Amino acid sequence: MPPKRKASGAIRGASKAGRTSGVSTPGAETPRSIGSSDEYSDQEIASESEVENLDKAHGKFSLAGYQRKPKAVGYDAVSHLFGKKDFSWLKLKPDHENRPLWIDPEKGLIILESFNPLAPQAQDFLITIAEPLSRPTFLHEYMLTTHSLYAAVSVGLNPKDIINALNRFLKTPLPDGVRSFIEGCTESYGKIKLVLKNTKYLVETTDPNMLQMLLKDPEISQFRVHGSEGTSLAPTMGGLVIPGTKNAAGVREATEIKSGDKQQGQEGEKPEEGNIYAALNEEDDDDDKEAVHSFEIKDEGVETVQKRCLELGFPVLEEYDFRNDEVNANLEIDLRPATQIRPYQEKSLSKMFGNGRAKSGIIVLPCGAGKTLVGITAACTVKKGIIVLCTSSMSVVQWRQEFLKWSNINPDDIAVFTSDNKSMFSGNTGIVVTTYSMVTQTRERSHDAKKMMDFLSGREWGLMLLDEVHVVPAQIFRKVTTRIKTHSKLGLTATLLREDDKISDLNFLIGPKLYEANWMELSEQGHIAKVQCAEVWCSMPTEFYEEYLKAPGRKKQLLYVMNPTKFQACQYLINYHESRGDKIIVFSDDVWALKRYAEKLGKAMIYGATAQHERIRILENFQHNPAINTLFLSKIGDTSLDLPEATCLIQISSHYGSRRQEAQRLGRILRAKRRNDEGFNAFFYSLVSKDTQEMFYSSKRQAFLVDQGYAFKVITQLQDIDKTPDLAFASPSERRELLQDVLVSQEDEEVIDDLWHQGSQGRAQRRKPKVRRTAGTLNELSGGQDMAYVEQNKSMNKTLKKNKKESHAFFKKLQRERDRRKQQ
Ligand SMILES: Nc1ncnc2c1ncn2[C@@H]1O[C@H](COP(=O)(O)OP(=O)(O)OP(=O)(O)O)[C@@H](O)[C@H]1O
Repeated sequence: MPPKRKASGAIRGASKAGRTSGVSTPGAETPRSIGSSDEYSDQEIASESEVENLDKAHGKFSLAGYQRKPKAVGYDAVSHLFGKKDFSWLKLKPDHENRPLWIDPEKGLIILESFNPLAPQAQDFLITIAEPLSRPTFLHEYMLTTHSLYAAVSVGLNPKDIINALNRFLKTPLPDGVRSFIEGCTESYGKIKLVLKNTKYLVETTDPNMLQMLLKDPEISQFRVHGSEGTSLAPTMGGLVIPGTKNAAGVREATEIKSGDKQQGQEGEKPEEGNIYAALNEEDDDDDKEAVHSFEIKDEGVETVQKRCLELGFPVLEEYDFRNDEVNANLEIDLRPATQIRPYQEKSLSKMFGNGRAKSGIIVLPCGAGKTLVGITAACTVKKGIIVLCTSSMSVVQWRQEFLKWSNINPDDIAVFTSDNKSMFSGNTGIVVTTYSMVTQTRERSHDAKKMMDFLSGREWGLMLLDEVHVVPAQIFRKVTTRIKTHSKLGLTATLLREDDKISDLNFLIGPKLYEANWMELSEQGHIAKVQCAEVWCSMPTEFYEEYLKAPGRKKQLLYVMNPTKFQACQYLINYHESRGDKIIVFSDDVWALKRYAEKLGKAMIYGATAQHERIRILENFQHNPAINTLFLSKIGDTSLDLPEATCLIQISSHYGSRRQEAQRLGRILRAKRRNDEGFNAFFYSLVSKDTQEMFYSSKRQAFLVDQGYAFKVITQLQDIDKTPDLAFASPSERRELLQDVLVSQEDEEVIDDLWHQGSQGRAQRRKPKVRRTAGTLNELSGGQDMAYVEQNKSMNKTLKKNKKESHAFFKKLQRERDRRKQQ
């Protein structure tokens, strides 16, 4: 029986779903304080229509103007605990238990009960209309934003579809404020478009009043090119099938949502797909007849105009009608017939090509989930000139190879532009793969490089693929987008995170987030590996801790990284996982520590100063040589390393509280080849010195992964660690020596590899350590015996070098293949 009272329960303080249980279990069973049931009336409860104040410019609801009536809080024993988050005045629907969604009426925050039978459908819908914030096991959080609603509109949903579907899944009626927000946002989308025609940027609108408003706006008009105003007819649109899929882009998604909606209205009646598709196209056809008014803006004004339009509440739509582009030559490219893109790849692309045109934006997929193939499929859909920007010349080579692997592109039509290679494609259009630094460098260019750059900036490109968008500074994107004229941009990343909060800049520079995959779902489906995460707490010996307390910043850091207990934990875990047949990567940001660890444990290492040929040799050994199972890597291994053999990761030092780095590092084992073996798990350990700053950073670092549903176990004791053979720093004298060594290490020694420097391998190779370490350890100074040990162990990299001559037939074959490729 439905409960009688008006406000029977709602979301209370559930903002960190999954980590705290903040959701009340409303309904008749909820215990209530005596006498509370009749203490409030309709007038006393804040009306839903009061929650109307929206801050469209930021895509959020504003609290301003919202006054909760005092008596609404405290009607039962627990309400007061939830303070402003007590939304118990929202009425629950009688069958609320069958519905999976809660909503925060003030912020547009939606919470999904992932255990509800309707959760899969609701989740598909939410991915279409809202941005995922956190998706741990039981409760997922999504946020309605202007950008997410814009993406929903562009796959063919109208405000009515969104409101009806949301109403269907919600446990409470849809608050009026949220309804107005959806209507307000979705109706203003698409009113203004930014279009590139003959290398000129045009602002287009079908509404003459809107045109006047834009022309009169002082911020916009300063970038207007006078005398460029014109009127034309909008082009025709129609169904588009993305290569590697069977469905017209976006149609399936929109259809599912609309059909669900229809089912709600007429129980048992199956929707007819054809009709819905026809309805979508009908709407498109109506569009086609409209006149389009336009004016040109200067190249340097693009970002300001976009920002200003968003402030005015009319986000600019950047769309490329590539199928009607008769100015730019078509590119002969298709996916190879055997290529099948995965459902989540298809979903992400349908967000981009939802209405038959290419929208600019960012697709977020976990590491190893196949972003490259998503980019290639987008290129095969657009079939115009494509420019790919990568972070390193190694990635440039990989992208070219992937294009050749997955598509039928003629090798002559795909050129690379790096410091050592400036090839040009042969036909009148093609693909160019290059690095961000090649395009944006300001230094004097060589004749060839200048010629190539003039070529790149002097023509129109159909699509720009931007790899690893999260690492590139915003000003680099600004330079890229002003130098290279492209109709559409697709950014690819695993972690749309920046600690400097500059991520929203990408909305203007590239476009909104179009799709973000669910990591847990992909690992359940076997597309990425399942990972067990653990934080190992390593206590610090007293003498280390005393020094730690009084040491300055950098030394503090070195002390907690070089904590001998941590070293022993690392040794123990390496032994344990090597004996299980795992391949292990040990990460350290701190190069000083990296070298000491690797040398003492006799393992191979790669860091910024490791020459390219040596890197390749070590990586090959790690992958194929059963004797080399552990590899120490500095920050340069955080991204772009394809090591599907790796199954275990140990982190001994990291970059403060960087959530992005944590996720990127985890990504190194998500591609584990053995991921589909029965019962297989990859392992991710973070070694943390107890009671130091590292503990604070560590929990901050984990926030993103926790939001993706990963649970970190805390290990305080490693079983039988003291029985480890040759356990390092087991005696007090060894620990004392280590401490002295850390204390006398020089402050300005090369410490951390700069990732951006590694962006160009060429530069990284030439870069020398800033200062060579001159001071010895106390041991060395006193002619210490450990020196011989260090020298002997330092040579694991050298051992691999020596072994090169007696290479296994497999490596010889690899080498021959590489040589052959180079000659091509
Ligand atoms: N649809 C598909 N069918 C078969 N294999 C695929 C498909 N999509 C991706 N893969 C494979 O998955 C692996 C990972 O792909 P890719 O290197 O593009 O991942 P990524 O998302 O770019 O990872 P990272 O962020 O770590 O660079 C590759 O070996 C790729 O060939």
